[in-house]
Amino acid sequence: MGNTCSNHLGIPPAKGPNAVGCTDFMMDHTAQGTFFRLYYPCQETEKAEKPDWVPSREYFNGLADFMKINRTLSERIFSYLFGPFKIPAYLDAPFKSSGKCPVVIFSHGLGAFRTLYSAICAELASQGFIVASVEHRDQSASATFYFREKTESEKANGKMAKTQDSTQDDLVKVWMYYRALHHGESEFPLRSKQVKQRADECIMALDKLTEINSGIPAQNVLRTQFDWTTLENSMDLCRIAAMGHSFGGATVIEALCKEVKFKCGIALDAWMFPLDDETFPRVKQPIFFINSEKFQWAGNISRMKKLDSAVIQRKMITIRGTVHQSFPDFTFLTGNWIGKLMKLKGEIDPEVAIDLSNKATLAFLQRHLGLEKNFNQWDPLIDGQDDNLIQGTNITLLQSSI
Ligand SMILES: CCN(CC)CCN(C[C@]12C[C@](c3ccc(C(F)(F)F)cc3)(C1)C2)C(=O)Cn1c(SCc2ccc(F)cc2)nc(=O)c2c1C=CC2
Repeated sequence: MGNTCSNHLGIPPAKGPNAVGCTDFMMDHTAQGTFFRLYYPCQETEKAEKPDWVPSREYFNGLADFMKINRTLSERIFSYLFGPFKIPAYLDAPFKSSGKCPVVIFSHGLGAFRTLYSAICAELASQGFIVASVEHRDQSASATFYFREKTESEKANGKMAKTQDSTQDDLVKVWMYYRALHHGESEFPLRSKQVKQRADECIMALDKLTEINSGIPAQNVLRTQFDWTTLENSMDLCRIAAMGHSFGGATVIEALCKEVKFKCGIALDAWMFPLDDETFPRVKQPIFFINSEKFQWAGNISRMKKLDSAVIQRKMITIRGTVHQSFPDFTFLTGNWIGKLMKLKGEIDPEVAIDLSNKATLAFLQRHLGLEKNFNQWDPLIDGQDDNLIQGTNITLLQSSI
């Protein structure tokens, strides 16, 4: 689809010195494998094109399920509203090796999927990071897919009609959709199980990148034009962070607890509900909570505060005029009215908000990954020193507990 949307809307281009490439990786083909979109610094190439923001229509169907709205109607609306948007990155562009890149593993929120945080992931890649935005198979994503082996009969009659969905002769694509809470089902057991699976999937993605970095050939199930051997020795595996939005923020904390290779975590509007209380004392790494103004309530904030520590750096800022959806890409893709109506936009200009969040993130990553860049110029943002920032939270726990 050509980019038919008016050019005042769209995902803002990354600001860093590197052009950004992106590609998809899945291995192995089952739902137990790892699946992520990789964003990385790429060579300037005019021939590569930018991929569609939403990779296939099934994601819109899943989004409709998540939003509890009718599929056919909404799929047409979403396709019309959001179909033509492009990601600010070049599909399968050649990797630009410039020393070892620090690594970020990104975890999406409930009802989201791997491509919806491209403004954040592309910005990090433009600043020299390799970012793997995982797509979770815990049924918290709007939709995701994997493959199964063809049965003998399918193989037999497969000889005639080549199904368009099988990337290889003997695999068939299977879609997994968002699993809503069943009526009367208690939420915690489901979310607790999901957050553990999500953390394992982030660790698996890191393990896969580690293999690729050591030159072990990557058997990517998805037939992409990207040459994974160019990533050999490209990653600095002492400089790894976890990052995520909402349910993905809880996933960050669970992942830090399970895997010490994650040197620090950045949680964007973390949803703390899925976490067990005994996880908190077991997390030893620095954590940066970047919160929106509206997604704040006593129970959630008080659980973040359980991670306060005198010896491990734990920081929290609130961005004025932001809402929960100020972090995913949707916030850039509708006009002001629709955006505010659908709670996709807050009062603040979405680009100003994401720029503050990204700069504060880069400063925190420099501090705790020991980077030798100039991101420390944004250190004051970590302590909320900006007109659009509040240090800590904007609610007093007493007031909001009423
Ligand atoms: C009634 C549905 N009910 C489900 C439990 C609540 C639905 N909901 C509020 C929504 C997401 C909303 C949204 C999206 C997308 C459009 C669109 F039109 F732009 F597509 C519009 C309107 C509907 C705002 C949330 O769940 C908020 N939320 C999220 S939203 C992450 C997300 C999902 C889909 C996206 F496309 C982009 C981002 N991630 C979390 O981890 C958590 C929560 C709450 C607690 C934990």
